[in-house]
Amino acid sequence: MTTQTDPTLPEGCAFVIFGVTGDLTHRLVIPALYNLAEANLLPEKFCVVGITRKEMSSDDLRASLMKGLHDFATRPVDDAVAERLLYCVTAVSADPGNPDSFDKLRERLEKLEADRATGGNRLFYLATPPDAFAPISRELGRTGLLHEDPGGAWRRLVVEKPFGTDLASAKALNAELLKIVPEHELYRIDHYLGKETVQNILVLRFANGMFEPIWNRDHIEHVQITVEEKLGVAHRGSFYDATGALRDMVPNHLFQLLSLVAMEPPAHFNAHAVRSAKAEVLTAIQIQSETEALKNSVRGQYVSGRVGDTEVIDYRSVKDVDPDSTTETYAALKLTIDNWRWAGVPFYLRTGKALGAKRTEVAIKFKQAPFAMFRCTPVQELSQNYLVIGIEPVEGISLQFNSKIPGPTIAIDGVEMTFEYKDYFKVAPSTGYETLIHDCMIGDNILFQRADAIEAGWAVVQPFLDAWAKAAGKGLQVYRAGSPGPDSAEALLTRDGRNWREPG
Ligand SMILES: NC(=O)C1=CN([C@@H]2O[C@H](COP(=O)(O)OP(=O)(O)OC[C@H]3O[C@@H](n4cnc5c(N)ncnc54)[C@H](OP(=O)(O)O)[C@@H]3O)[C@@H](O)[C@H]2O)C=CC1
Ligand SMILES: O=C1O[C@H](COP(=O)(O)O)[C@@H](O)[C@H](O)[C@H]1O
Repeated sequence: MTTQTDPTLPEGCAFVIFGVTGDLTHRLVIPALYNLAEANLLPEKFCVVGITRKEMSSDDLRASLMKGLHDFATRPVDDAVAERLLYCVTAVSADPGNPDSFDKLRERLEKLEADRATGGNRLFYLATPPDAFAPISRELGRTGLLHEDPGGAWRRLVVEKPFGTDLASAKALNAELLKIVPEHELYRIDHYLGKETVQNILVLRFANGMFEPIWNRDHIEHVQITVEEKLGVAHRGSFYDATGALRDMVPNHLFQLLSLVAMEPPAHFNAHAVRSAKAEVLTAIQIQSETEALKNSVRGQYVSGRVGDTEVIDYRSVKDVDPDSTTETYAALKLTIDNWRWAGVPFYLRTGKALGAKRTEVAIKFKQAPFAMFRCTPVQELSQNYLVIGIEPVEGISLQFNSKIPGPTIAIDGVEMTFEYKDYFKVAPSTGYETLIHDCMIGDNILFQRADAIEAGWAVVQPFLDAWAKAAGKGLQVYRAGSPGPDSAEALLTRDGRNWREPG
């Protein structure tokens, strides 16, 4: 999200992709670069260096990326733009297990940089499985490829998710990477921050005067963060079974939403101020004991069912999933934030796979009117006041309040006022990676995660991971694919006299 008024054209650079033959590169990175090229937001002096451990010609790589672009582009592909982009691509073989190959990579890169006059600016994008992040970075450090340039060219490292699998591994990865590259040149991606609707939370809260006075414990009763998916685990059995819903979604995506909703207003719209405010609120989340974590959480695993028209098999029958797996495909948590703004306001989070609907939203529930003089409806029966920030599939904001039903007598009903992006803004569909990649190239890390925020997030999640690991299968609920999730997720709120918000 560029902090300037006009989009900034990045300086010339080499865009080096590790994992260029993989799914992410084909599905998201190249289509995003294409959309940037089409919008004239790529530098003129530019090259893409695609790293693979295989032997591959540049022509074969370009053909594969062109096919990926046609398969995954978000807009009709203009072949002239695509060819211009792919003309910049060179395949280079390098394997972190083979140091010689990185020495050769250095030579190849320096030659390409000279040919394309990129000025020595380098962006290394780690689009590989996470266990390769540290080995590749070490080689980049050893060969000096990532070193600060005495001539002033920049060197940046972009790291995909997941960033660690628990608090200890996230700390270890941070420590390892920060030996090689300074924090301000390290871009830890969370694709939720690429979503317009997520970026808009900052604008909603801080570009409007009317929300801040009521954005606190005096007026907000509780907050719900929901990320429901219809998709099951499909072909990702091996990754998912070792990961689970909590690790996969909560310390990253759901905590991005939570921190944007709950942070204090930063004094400046820059990376330092915004990321400090986000980290601060994450460190204010109460760290629960394992006993509290068990009491304040629900986990579930789906069994076969029907999601829309699709038959979904048992999670335990998915390829590469342990047939006795106790990995959760659904997680719900109750968290509290120990600061003056949020004391006593619970934050309920839920996320799951193979559910009946795709829905990502933040619902802010305001306190009831203290007294309603209307005899027709007791105050507890008035419709609840929610401000709902819709991330997907509804992209917009809605406000639910009570209104008089037209007629000679007083009768009240809940109504909804909705803003949807599609009604106001005509924008070409994007992958969600364009802003993130553009920001890496212009050196703006406002939309990237900082080490302290990542570690604060894992610290909150750790007692849940530990308690669930010790409980093994005990307490794991079963839910049918296509259902709203395990029944006990409802109980997490009803025991507090609350309910999950359901649309409509
Ligand atoms: N796919 C997606 O939609 C998304 C993926 N991500 C993240 O992006 C990253 C890449 O995901 P994805 O593309 O799906 O993964 P893939 O399994 O498709 O792997 C990407 C590529 O990485 C290379 N690779 C694999 N292991 C190593 C290794 N040990 N050292 C160096 N290179 C290696 C392989 O290329 P080769 O054999 O040619 O060297 C492979 O094609 C992951 O961290 C993932 O979590 C994030 C969001 C979405
Ligand atoms: O990172 C991930 O996110 C997706 C959900 O992303 P969304 O943008 O569709 O909400 C999830 O399916 C996947 O398991 C996870 O790794």
